[in-house]
Amino acid sequence: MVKIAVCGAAGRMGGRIIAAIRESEGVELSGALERPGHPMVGQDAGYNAGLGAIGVLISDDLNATVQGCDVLIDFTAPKVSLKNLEVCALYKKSIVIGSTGFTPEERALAAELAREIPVIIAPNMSVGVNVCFKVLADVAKILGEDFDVEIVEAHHRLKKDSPSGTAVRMGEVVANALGRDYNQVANYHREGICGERTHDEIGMQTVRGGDIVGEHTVYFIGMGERIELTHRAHTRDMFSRGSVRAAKWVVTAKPGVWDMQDVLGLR
Ligand SMILES: NC(=O)C1=CN([C@@H]2O[C@H](COP(=O)(O)OP(=O)(O)OC[C@H]3O[C@@H](n4cnc5c(N)ncnc54)[C@H](O)[C@@H]3O)[C@@H](O)[C@H]2O)C=CC1
Ligand SMILES: O=C(O)C1=N[C@H](C(=O)O)C[C@H](O)C1
Repeated sequence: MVKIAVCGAAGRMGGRIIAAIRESEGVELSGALERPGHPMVGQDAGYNAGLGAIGVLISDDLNATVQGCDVLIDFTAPKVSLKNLEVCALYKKSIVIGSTGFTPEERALAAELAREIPVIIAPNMSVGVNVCFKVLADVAKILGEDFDVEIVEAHHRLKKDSPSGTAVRMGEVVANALGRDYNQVANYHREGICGERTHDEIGMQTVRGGDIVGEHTVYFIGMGERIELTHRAHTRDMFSRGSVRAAKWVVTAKPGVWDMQDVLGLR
């Protein structure tokens, strides 16, 4: 039985992950974490999951919660996730990180902290998006230099980071397939007389509003035709099911940073 603790337990994802753990075989919820001072600290973790009382109280004691689990699932924010990773490394526990918005420097620090424990960091835990990552590389390679690439993502009004981690990963996959450096060719901002589009750039556009769960479209735009690859999330439950699948996988993985392509065997 894999003991899973959830960090961000009062959040939109935290509640769904707790529900997914309760529905899954071979795993149990060993703990639930929230930030110190959060009003749900001390409350039963089942309430945010729509389960009623399940006998696991939300705690703000990171060290004790990590020591009591085999793997921590963390859907919070980059700086919080890095602290959680540090504590998991201290106690030799695995961690699954779903948080997005990491800077390149933070991603490098995560890799450093992951030297001695198995870590999964994935901007999107759904099977569908990870299949998109896989096919995007092939589509970009086949279409080559004659198609301009633009990415548009849409999320709910409460999302704090932009563009989404999924959109950034899509841009990285396409840029790599075309032999480009994403950090050099990503164009996040077009305003005023901004000049003609350069050949190599990848436009990154963001829509925020309402309760959109998560939508991503990659446009391959040629002269006379275009291809659009779109993924639409209907609920958060495929993210939460993916995170539990990742937690069961990572506890027997070798140390280092892995992602959902490894969990799903898509490499
Ligand atoms: N990888 C994936 O498949 C997905 C990733 N995400 C990402 O997950 C993150 C969280 O998303 P949501 O759940 O929608 O956000 P949210 O804001 O609803 O939940 C985040 C939770 O973390 C808690 N938190 C903040 N600091 C903390 C600390 N020091 N210790 C413990 N808990 C702390 C907050 O109080 C909040 O309850 C975002 O970065 C989002 O982009 C969201 C959905 C899917
Ligand atoms: O904040 C969200 O909600 C989501 N964030 C992730 C991202 O930034 O890619 C994954 C998903 O799109 C939902």
